[in-house]
Amino acid sequence: MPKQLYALFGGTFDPIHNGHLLPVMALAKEVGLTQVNLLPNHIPPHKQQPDTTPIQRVAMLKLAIEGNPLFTIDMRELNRDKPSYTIDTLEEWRKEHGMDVSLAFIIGQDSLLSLPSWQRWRELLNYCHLLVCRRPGFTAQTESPELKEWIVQHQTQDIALLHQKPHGHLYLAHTPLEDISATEIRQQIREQKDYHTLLPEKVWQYIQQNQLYI
Ligand SMILES: Nc1ncnc2c1ncn2[C@@H]1O[C@H](COP(=O)(O)OP(=O)(O)OP(=O)(O)O)[C@@H](O)[C@H]1O
Ligand SMILES: O=C(O)c1ccc[n+]([C@@H]2O[C@H](COP(=O)([O-])O)[C@@H](O)[C@H]2O)c1
Repeated sequence: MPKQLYALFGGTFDPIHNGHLLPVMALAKEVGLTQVNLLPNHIPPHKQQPDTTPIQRVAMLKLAIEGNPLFTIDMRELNRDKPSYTIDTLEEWRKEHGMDVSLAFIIGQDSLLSLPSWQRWRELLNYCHLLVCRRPGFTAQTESPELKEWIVQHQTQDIALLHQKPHGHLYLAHTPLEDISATEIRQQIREQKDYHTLLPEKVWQYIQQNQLYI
């Protein structure tokens, strides 16, 4: 029985969509995750404030994961009134769970490329592994020499290692490509286009009922 690998999946989720859910469900199978904690941020460090309130974003998360035991929600960033730096969250998580259990933080490939602009980014692997989902339009090929070198230093393809070691590795997953973004969904809504295949039906209904993003 491999050691449990805890997983956090951070995002703005404005709104949550199938480009979040389908790759992460595939990742869970690929790597052997039994639970993924969705971590909605409060003040995204690198983007505009969300169009919707935290309450609305969490309501959509709850509807998206209804009946899917893989997912739970971690509210800690919403309870902090400052930019949601991942390093702060990981430090707090480790204070609660200790340094011995294995923890993964899940990101998409676009986030991997932006990593050198994250707060104390080189320290992230002192607290977690990073699991990277594929995303159309992005690869792990980077122009940044420092990121390139860092990827070579930390990358592993050994899934067992992710369970055995508590933190320290980067894993580039083989997850399916889903060409969906929250930006595109918000745009489709403004243009009154049909977007209901891009997210779970119940999230679509919630957006319609509450007239979000118009
Ligand atoms: N289609 C996708 N495929 C793989 N990863 C994704 C996809 N969409 C989002 N992600 C990843 O999910 C995490 C949270 O993303 P976020 O909530 O910002 O969604 P987004 O669609 O990128 O939003 P926006 O379009 O508003 O920038 C990020 O690490 C991002 O890389
Ligand atoms: O810590 C940082 O500096 C940092 C910079 C950009 C993004 N993040 C986190 O990365 C996750 C995905 O971010 P985003 O902007 O794509 O929704 C989310 O949990 C953010 O809080 C974190």
